[in-house]
Amino acid sequence: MKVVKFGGSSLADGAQFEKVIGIMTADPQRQVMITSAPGKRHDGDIKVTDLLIKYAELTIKHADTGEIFDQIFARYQAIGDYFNLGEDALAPIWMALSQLPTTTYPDDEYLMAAFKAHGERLNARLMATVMTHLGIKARFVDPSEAGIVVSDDPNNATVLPETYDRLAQLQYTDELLVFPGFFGFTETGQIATFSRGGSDITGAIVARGLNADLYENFTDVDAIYAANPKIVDQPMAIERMTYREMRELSYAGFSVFHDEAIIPAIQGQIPINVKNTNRPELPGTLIVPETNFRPAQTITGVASSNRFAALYIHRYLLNKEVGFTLKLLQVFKKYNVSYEHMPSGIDDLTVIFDKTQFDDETVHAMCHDVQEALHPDTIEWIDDYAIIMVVGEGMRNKIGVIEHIVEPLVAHDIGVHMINQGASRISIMLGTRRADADEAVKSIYDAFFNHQPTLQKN
Ligand SMILES: Nc1ncnc2c1ncn2[C@@H]1O[C@H](COP(=O)(O)OP(=O)(O)O)[C@@H](O)[C@H]1O
Ligand SMILES: N[C@@H](CC(=O)OP(=O)(O)O)C(=O)O
Repeated sequence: MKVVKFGGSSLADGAQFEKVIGIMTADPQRQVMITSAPGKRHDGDIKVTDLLIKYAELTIKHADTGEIFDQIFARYQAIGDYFNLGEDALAPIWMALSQLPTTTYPDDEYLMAAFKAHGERLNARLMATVMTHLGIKARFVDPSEAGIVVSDDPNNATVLPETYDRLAQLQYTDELLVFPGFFGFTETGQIATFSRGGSDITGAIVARGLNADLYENFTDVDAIYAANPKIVDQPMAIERMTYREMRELSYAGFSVFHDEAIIPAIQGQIPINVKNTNRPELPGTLIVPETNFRPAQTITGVASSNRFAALYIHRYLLNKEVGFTLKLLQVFKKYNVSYEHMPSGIDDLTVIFDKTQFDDETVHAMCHDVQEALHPDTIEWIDDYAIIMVVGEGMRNKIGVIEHIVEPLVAHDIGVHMINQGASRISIMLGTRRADADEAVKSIYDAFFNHQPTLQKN
């Protein structure tokens, strides 16, 4: 049995719905489907999730929501019209959207989560309705029925383990099951969403819970490429890669697959196949366990992400001081922030954060507290920070990889603030200025894929 997730671009309009239905019905093993909300139909278009966020914000401000409501409903109506669904079929969608502002929520964060989740919830309902209308046996499954239980973080939830026992009890026969992606219910029955792009996570959870043979993830590119195709022109497609390669690359910028979605797949040892809805005949990229994996080249991919900021701290004899890092961590705890990495030298350390968790005020107050607690000689907040991640199972035990990564950066005058080799030895992380990130990716890609280096084993 295969669990199949379709991204927002694959469900953006009626014509895309038709392709998706064709894909689902072409293979009897494709029994379970996960939908995203309708995504962008063309460059410059707005995803339904973003329209719903606007709808929620206007509701919170008690501002007029008429226009945004019409814009959202029109997206579903256009899909309904494509399949000649009558008004009655669209009425539940209209009703659900209009009831969102009058429902009671514990707070505005939960209000936001519930609004956002309806992008996928209503799209899954619509997909089941369209399929039934076309004579295909299909059923909408709400996460409340399936038992997808998540943590109490309304807009950044994580799945709770009991979900898997509940999913295992789900009854299904010859009908196609249509699940909405992106959200679950907390133990107290509130809707909470995963982080953005989180329908991939639902797909992986359902694939693990139902013990699928394969998790197919359909998107708008032929494969996962060795570099973001928006940065490198026609990069090489990756045929096979390991779970941990994918986790590192998606964490560091390969937005094609959510980094947290790898975890349930690893736990269930379910292979993932990323494929193109517009060219389903192509093999796409297969993501598999590490066992018996033979890397095709030294590096598998190079990613970059701008979502980081760094705190640089310098103080002589920092290495001799007991409790220095503990005091630092206490400050982070006070502000409820997590850090991503903490590379250190003899007298200095850099703490790298996901900057999406900060506003300017928090940064200011937190730096002030660090100053008070640690009296560093130098403290600097680097907002202009990017991380480049070079990843490959083939890098293990090879001599000269770091030199080969750094050489093209030097040649392009790109400064490297930090280098960190992961303990797994399949990744090297570099910190650069944000303005240099794309050039860094291009030059590293070029060095490894256009001028294949000969590296020795150590
Ligand atoms: N290394 C990569 N390989 C393929 N696509 C990538 C890569 N890095 C970033 N992307 C981007 O990811 C996009 C697909 O992800 P996303 O927009 O989330 O799709 P979906 O709507 O199907 O969920 C591609 O259109 C591409 O621009
Ligand atoms: N619709 C949600 C969740 C999601 O996964 O979407 P997509 O499959 O279009 O990346 C978002 O935009 O974040």
